[in-house]
Amino acid sequence: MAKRQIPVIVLAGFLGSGKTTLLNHLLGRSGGSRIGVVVNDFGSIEIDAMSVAGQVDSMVSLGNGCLCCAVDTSELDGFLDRLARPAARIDVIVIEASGLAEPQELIRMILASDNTSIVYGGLVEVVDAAEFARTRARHPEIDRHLALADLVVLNKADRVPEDARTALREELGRIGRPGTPVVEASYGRVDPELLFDRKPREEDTEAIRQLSFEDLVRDEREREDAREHGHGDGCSGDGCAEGHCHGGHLHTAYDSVSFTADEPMDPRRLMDFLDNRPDGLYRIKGYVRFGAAGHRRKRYEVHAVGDFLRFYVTPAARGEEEPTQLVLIGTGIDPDALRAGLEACRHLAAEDAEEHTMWGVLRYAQA
Ligand SMILES: Nc1nc2c(ncn2[C@@H]2O[C@H](COP(=O)(O)OP(=O)(O)OP(=O)(O)O)[C@@H](O)[C@H]2O)c(=O)[nH]1
Repeated sequence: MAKRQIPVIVLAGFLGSGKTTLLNHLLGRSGGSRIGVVVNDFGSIEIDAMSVAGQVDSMVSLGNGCLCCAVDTSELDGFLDRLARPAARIDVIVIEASGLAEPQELIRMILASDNTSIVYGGLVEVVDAAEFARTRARHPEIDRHLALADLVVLNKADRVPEDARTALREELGRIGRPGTPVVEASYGRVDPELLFDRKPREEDTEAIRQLSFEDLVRDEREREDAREHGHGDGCSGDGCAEGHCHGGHLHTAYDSVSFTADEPMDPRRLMDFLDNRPDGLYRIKGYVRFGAAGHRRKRYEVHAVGDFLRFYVTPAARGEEEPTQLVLIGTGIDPDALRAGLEACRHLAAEDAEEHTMWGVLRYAQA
């Protein structure tokens, strides 16, 4: 009997379109299928990897940089090899491309792989229904990505009225290859069967779970320890605007700023910073720690996409105070000024740490 190859699906879409949300949905609805995940973050803090990490123990992260810029493919090949090991019993591999990656580069790399256990499984292009017109005006190359897609997910359907969604679906249908399905979704809730054959859930998932993921993770850590941090030939997140990238890539014009702080952030100053963010600052993601009474052990996950701003509030993992980690991505932005703006939000005055200082944040918060 011919060996069954593991499909490798590329999940692409512009910054903030909802790729991580969709991926988490798939992981939660995978039935008995085992999904191996590769996350390709943009920016030196692996926010996407962290947002998926709680859901999956088979994840490997490409870390700091843009996969599409990697000069050789060995890094991706290495990750795919590990996930495709028979002992891992992975049924499908999903690569979440950074929001600025060129899907055709990723597809080319998968097709060029000499690993016979894997097969290219298609491109899923996630589109933000509320931002599509603006994104396309600024990035006409989105058309090229849509033309490569095997499935287009018109995400954030909840943010757009029905007639506008119908018009968008028609437009996407015209841009894509004839016959490419366009499905609407809110919060990435698509039927996983659209992407892969879902196995029924096995009775004893625990036994399977223990089989090899630990090995994979350990394997990964050992390799991490063994090699220098960073990407070598690829570009680093913060460095993408420094000219390492090939011409014509979506992200050549983009800067990213990474910011970390151990002390809590001042909620009012941070809201002031966010309310006055420059136009070109298209995407902010990460986690914020506040020091106000009653909020210290909460995790504020922040997302800004265009004009949209939201904090998702959950108890901090392990109930501990966690550092603030933010990645800001934009075009025509002044990274130094943004960094200075965030630096000024570090909370130094203890008397400010009263509950009411959080009101501005809570206007955008969702539990
Ligand atoms: N209203 C609404 N918000 C959504 C939907 N899907 C995702 N979001 C929100 O949009 C923001 C970005 O979602 P992500 O899943 O992080 O997007 P992404 O494509 O992974 O982002 P990048 O990693 O920056 O490219 C988050 O605040 C999500 O909660 C949706 O269908 N409707």
